[in-house]
Amino acid sequence: MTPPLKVAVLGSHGRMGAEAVKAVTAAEDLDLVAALGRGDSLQDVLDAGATHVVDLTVPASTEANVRFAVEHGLHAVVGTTGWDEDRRAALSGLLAEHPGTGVLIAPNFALGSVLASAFAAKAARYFESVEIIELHHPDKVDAPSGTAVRTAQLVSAARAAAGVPAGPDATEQCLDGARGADVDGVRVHSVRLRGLVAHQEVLLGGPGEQLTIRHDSYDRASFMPGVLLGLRSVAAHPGLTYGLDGYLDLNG
Ligand SMILES: NC(=O)C1=CN([C@@H]2O[C@H](COP(=O)(O)OP(=O)(O)OC[C@H]3O[C@@H](n4cnc5c(N)ncnc54)[C@H](OP(=O)(O)O)[C@@H]3O)[C@@H](O)[C@H]2O)C=CC1
Ligand SMILES: O=C(O)C1=N[C@H](C(=O)O)C[C@H](O)C1
Repeated sequence: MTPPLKVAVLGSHGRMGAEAVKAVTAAEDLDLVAALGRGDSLQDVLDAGATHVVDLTVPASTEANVRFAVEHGLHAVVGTTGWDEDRRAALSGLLAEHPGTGVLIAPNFALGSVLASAFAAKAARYFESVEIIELHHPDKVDAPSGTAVRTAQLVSAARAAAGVPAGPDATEQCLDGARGADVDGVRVHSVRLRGLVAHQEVLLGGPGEQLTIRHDSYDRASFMPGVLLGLRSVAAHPGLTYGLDGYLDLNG
């Protein structure tokens, strides 16, 4: 029998980290060897003999955590937001120096969310207008969500590849923020509301019709199958994978 993967969870006292600790502990093929919160030393990860790290911390600390993992040859599964293009490029450079090491940065681990973003990208070329509304709990520190940014990037790339022009918008004057954030030419609107967990709607409009692609995470348990899939797959995918769709066959 293959020995269990030795997993360290970073951010283990947080909303996602605590759920990941439960999921890793319950998985027979995974062994939770370390669970770190803010202030704990990353050396604990090495001392515990971890081979895999899950980062569910905050945008300010995730880059240093992942760089530490890669520099020590540990595979990393990252759910934390804040991985813009510059950070991803720098990480790819570091990974080139550690060719056997894999990192997955997953803006969203929920399989339904990954599918919803892929469906939106597929539909985007057929509609004049596309806008995104993401809705989250009010304790979230970043906006727009990483998922919305990723979805906008996929939608924008699909429209550009099909030669679809920017959606019509006659707005000449508005209050700051009224039209949301512009992410690669796609408008993204962020709602923060007590009672919500993580939700997103992609609105696609054409003459006389609208298609809405909506995904809801009602519970953080929704993210755990993706975290476990990431842990089980990351070593077989050296280098940087951006998006859990990199490990799925969405064309099948
Ligand atoms: N990819 C996905 O599917 C999902 C991604 N996320 C993302 O995951 C991240 C975490 O979300 P969430 O759990 O809700 O946030 P929380 O604020 O609940 O958890 C973050 C935790 O990380 C801790 N922390 C901060 N710095 C460090 C550090 N250097 N080392 C170890 N722990 C640290 C914090 O401690 P302290 O409280 O003391 O600051 C806190 O306990 C966010 O970026 C969020 O957007 C969330 C859900 C799903
Ligand atoms: O902070 C959250 O809660 C979430 N963060 C991720 C994001 O920013 O997209 C994933 C999910 O939306 C929940």
